[in-house]
Amino acid sequence: MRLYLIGMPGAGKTTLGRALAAAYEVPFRDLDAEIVERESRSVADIFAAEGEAYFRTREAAVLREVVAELPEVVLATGGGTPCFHQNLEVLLDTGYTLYLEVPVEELVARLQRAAASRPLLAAAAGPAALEARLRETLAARQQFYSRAPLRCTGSSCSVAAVQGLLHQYRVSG
Ligand SMILES: Nc1ncnc2c1ncn2[C@@H]1O[C@H](COP(=O)(O)OP(=O)(O)O)[C@@H](O)[C@H]1O
Ligand SMILES: O=C(O)C1=C[C@@H](OP(=O)(O)O)[C@@H](O)[C@H](O)C1
Ligand SMILES: [Mg+2]
Repeated sequence: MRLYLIGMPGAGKTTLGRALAAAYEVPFRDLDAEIVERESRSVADIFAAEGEAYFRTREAAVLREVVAELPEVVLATGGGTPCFHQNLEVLLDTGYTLYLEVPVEELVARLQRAAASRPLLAAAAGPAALEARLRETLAARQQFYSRAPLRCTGSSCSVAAVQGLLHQYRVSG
């Protein structure tokens, strides 16, 4: 089984992904961490030195590497992953894709401390600017996120809830 988590920065892809991998006893990978390892520098440093286009090219290549390497995996993608280079098609064709839908207000609360390490949000000074940036980003990405066949919303995104969703989806085909 491959399970892919998609959604906005702060949605909990990395946190929930790690817990789901433990529950299913399959390897966990975080796409950002895979890129960081290959590049030997942080996501913020890659953005600063090379720009977003370079990061997206690396992200697309590393996604395909991880998929080819691992028939069983829970993969936490980056927030932008499904929106570039036909990555969403790769996800939809090779595993179960779950959209973690979390209200923007909650994302703001979670990201206020963590925005600095997320280059696309780092420029947003203060909660109001961060919220505006997140709303704008979500509006552009909704068309991609909403194509995921599985979705959990807000506080219902627990390991048990996702296990239930996935079981139901597999049984009903
Ligand atoms: N279900 C949750 N409830 C509250 N805080 C959470 C939850 N999931 C993640 N967080 C917190 O939100 C921040 C972003 O989580 P993370 O898993 O890195 O999200 P993502 O990988 O989607 O950007 C972290 O500080 C994490 O501890
Ligand atoms: O939303 C985005 O475009 C990005 C989200 C980040 O991952 P998280 O969603 O785990 O923060 C990371 O891939 C990069 O900073 C770009
Ligand atoms: Mg993450």
